[in-house]
Amino acid sequence: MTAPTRDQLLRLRRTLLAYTASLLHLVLCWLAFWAGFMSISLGGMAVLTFVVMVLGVLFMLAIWLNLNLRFHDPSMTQAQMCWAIAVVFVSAYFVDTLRPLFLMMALVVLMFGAFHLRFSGYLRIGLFVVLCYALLMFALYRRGAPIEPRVELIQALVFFTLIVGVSMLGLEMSNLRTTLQQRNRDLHQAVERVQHLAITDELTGLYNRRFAKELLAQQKALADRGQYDFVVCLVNLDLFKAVNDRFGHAGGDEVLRQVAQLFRQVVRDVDFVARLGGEEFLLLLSRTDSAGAELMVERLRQTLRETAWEGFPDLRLTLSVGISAYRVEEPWEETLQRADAALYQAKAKGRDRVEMQ
Ligand SMILES: Nc1nc2c(ncn2[C@@H]2O[C@H](COP(=O)(O)OP(=O)(O)OP(=O)(O)O)[C@@H](O)[C@H]2O)c(=O)[nH]1
Repeated sequence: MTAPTRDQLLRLRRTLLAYTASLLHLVLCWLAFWAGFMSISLGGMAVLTFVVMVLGVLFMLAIWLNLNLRFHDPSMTQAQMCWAIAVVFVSAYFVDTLRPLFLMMALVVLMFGAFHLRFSGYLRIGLFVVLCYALLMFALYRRGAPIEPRVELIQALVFFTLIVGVSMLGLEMSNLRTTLQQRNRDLHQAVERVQHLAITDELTGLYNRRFAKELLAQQKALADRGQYDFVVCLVNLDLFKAVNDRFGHAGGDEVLRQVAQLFRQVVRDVDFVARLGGEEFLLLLSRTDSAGAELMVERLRQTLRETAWEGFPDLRLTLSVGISAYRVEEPWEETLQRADAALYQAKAKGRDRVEMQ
C-alpha cells in the first residue's frame, strides 16, 4: 500500500478529531447514565457505545484504505456530520431533563462544516437537523414522555437560532479558508514566476548571465568530483550592428529570438545555452571534450549560415566562437577567460570561424 498523501493525512486528522469529539460525547452519556439521567438500559448504552466507536473507526479506515477517494467529496464531511448529528439526537432521546444540553452538541458538529461545507452543504445539514428534531419530538410523543408544548417551543426556537448562528459562522470560516487557499495558489504561482524571471533572459527565454555563472559553478563542482568534462563556448554573432542598422532594433530583437531558438534546437538536452548580453551567447557543453565541442559548434555554424530567417528572407548570419575545455581544479572564470581570448582571436582572424584555447 502506498503512503497516504498530504491531503489524505489531513482528512485522517480531521476525522480523528471528529472521532475524539464523539468519544467525549459518549463519556458525557455514560456520566449522565450513572447519574440516573438516562432512561436507557445498560445493554442499550453498550450498543450505543459500540455503534459510535465502530462507525468512527470505519470512517478512518475508509480514508486509510483510500476508499473515500471514490466519493464526490473525499472528506466525507456531510456523511460524518449527519452521522454525528444522528448520534446526538439518539442520545438526546434517552435523556429527559438534560435534553436541551445534550442537543447543544449538535453545534460542535456544525463547526466541523467550516473545514469543507459551502452554503448548499450547510442547507442540507440544516434540513437534516430539522428532520432529526421532528423525529425526536415524534418519538418522545410516542413514548409518552412528558412534553410541555410552551417549553418545547422556546427550546426549539433557542436551539434553531443557535444552529443558524453557528452555521453562518462556519460558512464564513469556510469561505475564508477558500479565499486563503486561492491566495496561496496565487502566491505560489507568483513565486514560480519570479524564480523563472530571475534565471531567464527576457528577450530570448534562454538562461541569463547571472544563472550562467551558477551553471558554470555547478559544472565545475561536478567536474572536480570525478569523471566529468565540460566545455565552454562563447558565441558571438558577426557584425550584428549591421542587422540592427538594416532592420531596426525591433528587427534585431526578432533575429536574436530566432537565433536563440536555433541554438536550443542544436544543442543536446544535457547542454545549457545562456545569453550573456547583446549578441553574445554561452554554450555550456557537458560530458564532452574540446574535439566533441568543436564538432558540435561547426555543425551549429553551418546550420546558422544556411538558415533562412523568418521575416528576413535575404539575411545571412555568421558567428565566431571561442572554445575552451575546463581543466580540473581551475576556477571556472579562467575557463571563461580562455574562451573569451579564443573568441577575440576568431574575430581578429576575420570572423565566421571557431578558435580554441
Ligand atoms: N536588437 C538588439 N541589438 C542589440 C542588443 N544588444 C546589443 N545589440 C546590438 O548589437 C550590436 C553589437 O555591435 P558590435 O559590438 O559593434 O558588434 P558587431 O556589430 O556584432 O561586430 P563584431 O562583433 O565585431 O562582429 C550593436 O549594434 C548593439 O546595439 C539587443 O538586445 N537587441
